[in-house]
Amino acid sequence: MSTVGVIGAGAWGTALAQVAASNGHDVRLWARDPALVAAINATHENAPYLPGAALSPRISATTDLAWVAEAEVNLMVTPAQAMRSVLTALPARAQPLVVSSKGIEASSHLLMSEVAAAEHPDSPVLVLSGPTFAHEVARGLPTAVTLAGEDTAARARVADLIAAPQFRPYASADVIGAEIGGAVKNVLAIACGVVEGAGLGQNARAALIARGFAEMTRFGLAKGARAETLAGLSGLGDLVLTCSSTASRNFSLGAGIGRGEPARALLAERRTVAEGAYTAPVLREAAAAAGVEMPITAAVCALLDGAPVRAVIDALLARPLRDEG
Ligand SMILES: NC(=O)c1ccc[n+]([C@@H]2O[C@H](COP(=O)([O-])OP(=O)(O)OC[C@H]3O[C@@H](n4cnc5c(N)ncnc54)[C@H](O)[C@@H]3O)[C@@H](O)[C@H]2O)c1
Ligand SMILES: O=P(O)(O)OC[C@H](O)CO
Repeated sequence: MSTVGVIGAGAWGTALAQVAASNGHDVRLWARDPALVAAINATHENAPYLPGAALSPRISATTDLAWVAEAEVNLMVTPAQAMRSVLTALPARAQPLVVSSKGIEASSHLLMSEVAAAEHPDSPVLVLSGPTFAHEVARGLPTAVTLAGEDTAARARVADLIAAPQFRPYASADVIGAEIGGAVKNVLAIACGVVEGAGLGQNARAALIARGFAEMTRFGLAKGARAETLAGLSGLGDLVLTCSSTASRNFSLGAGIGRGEPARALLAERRTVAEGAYTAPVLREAAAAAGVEMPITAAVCALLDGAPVRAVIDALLARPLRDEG
């Protein structure tokens, strides 16, 4: 049995810790908040972020990043905008880093795997992404993910550590594609939430998923992603999940905006991260730089900036007719 490090003790980091612990590994779960660490170790529950999940006693929470860095593999699960600062503080070792967060760094437009490679050039960097509500994974419900990495030995080792009948990693060499799917779907999930909140109906939501997928594909291909990755678990699969359920933080944020609640207030009252709100403006800039049209992303940005819902929807619907392909 091995020691697995998980860096970031929100809902997803905690669920991934449970996956590794259920496979018999000792798990070191890093959080920056000493009170959260003490509570997890005392109660074997992460009540603020993953309430109701009984955690394995093999999971030891800690604030000691150097102790976690000694693990055979480290899963990186902080909010995307905090990823670089945590990676900078993480002692450099050559063990694999598995990026499990979904977002794009605002200051650099870099994907999380690119940030990890820049901060830890000696570590193989992998990406774990897919349709994965943390509370379902923690309950042991069947889940499949993309595990992307160019280092096939590291990828096989990580798969071996986390795979279980109810948690199936599918291998891919397309790191960029796996990341772009996860980052872009969060923005599109906000848009689908708006459709729900504004009462625009199921037809509109299906249209948005399909046109959103076209948008994700245009951007992904321009950045070097493979089409089959975008159509797989980490792209279309995750898009469908998060555009279909109020269990998605991004979808529920959009639903509030669609009901007319101010985005700024909705974000201020949240404890948990809705990555799409931070990804949207970065994605709009990155798409413009790549010469890619992303009208749904631009609409989400406008709504996050406080534009009236009706006006934004009317502007989207008034765009000139065009070929579907
Ligand atoms: N929740 C899910 O179902 C899920 C599934 C797949 C991927 N993800 C992704 O995983 C990442 C983490 O999401 P989550 O759901 O675990 O988040 P969360 O909202 O449940 O918790 C966020 C955690 O990050 C911590 N945090 C906040 N700012 C920090 C900082 N500056 N430095 C270090 N830690 C900080 C918080 O204290 C908290 O423990 C996101 O990118 C998300 O998109 C989430
Ligand atoms: O709750 P969300 O919207 O952050 O989505 C969680 C996961 O990314 C779903 O795969």
